[in-house]
Amino acid sequence: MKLFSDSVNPHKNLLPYNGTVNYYGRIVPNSKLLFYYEKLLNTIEWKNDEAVIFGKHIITKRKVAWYGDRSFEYTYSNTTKKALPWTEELLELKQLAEKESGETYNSCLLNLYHNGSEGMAWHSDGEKDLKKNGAIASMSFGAERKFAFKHKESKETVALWLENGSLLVMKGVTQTYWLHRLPPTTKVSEPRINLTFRTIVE
Ligand SMILES: O=C(O)CCC(=O)C(=O)O
Ligand SMILES: [Fe+2]
Repeated sequence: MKLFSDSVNPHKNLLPYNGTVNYYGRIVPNSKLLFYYEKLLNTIEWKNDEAVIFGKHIITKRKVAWYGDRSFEYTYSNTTKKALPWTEELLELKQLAEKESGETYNSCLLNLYHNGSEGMAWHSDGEKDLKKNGAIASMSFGAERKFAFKHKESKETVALWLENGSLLVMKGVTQTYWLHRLPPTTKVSEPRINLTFRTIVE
């Protein structure tokens, strides 16, 4: 008897060195996928993301939102955001991510990609407000999209598909040594919602 399929083994580290990434596959029950997708689309306070890059004020097509235990202030891409209080569904999903990953989180950054033309460029999530080497749990709803890692020195890459209702966890020194991105694609026309649960230091 096989306990795990070869493709989805949450105990397997997807990175060859310098960090740990585990893919748990689809952890949200099928019967609840549409419920969460629609609730998140309709109840989250989505806003176009603003950033200051090379002194230029940029507004992205992708929408974002930020929620947390308290009204934390969080700075990234040279802009400061204030966390909103958890919604009922976000709290349920946070608890699910905590149960599966065996870690705890106190905030969540949400991204809404309307279609494949929207993505996220190479970056790492090692901002100073985040707990150093803290786990980041990434949950996805809607369109399946490719996700990739690239080592900052060797340039080695690792890629996988993030399925509807799936969980990916990045931990340890991953953010120090690896970049990640959500590549744009012409093949996807449906929206995708991503939740990254994180720990902000107080
Ligand atoms: O949408 C994703 O899967 C990744 C989002 C991400 O990397 C981030 O919010 O920092
Ligand atoms: Fe990220």
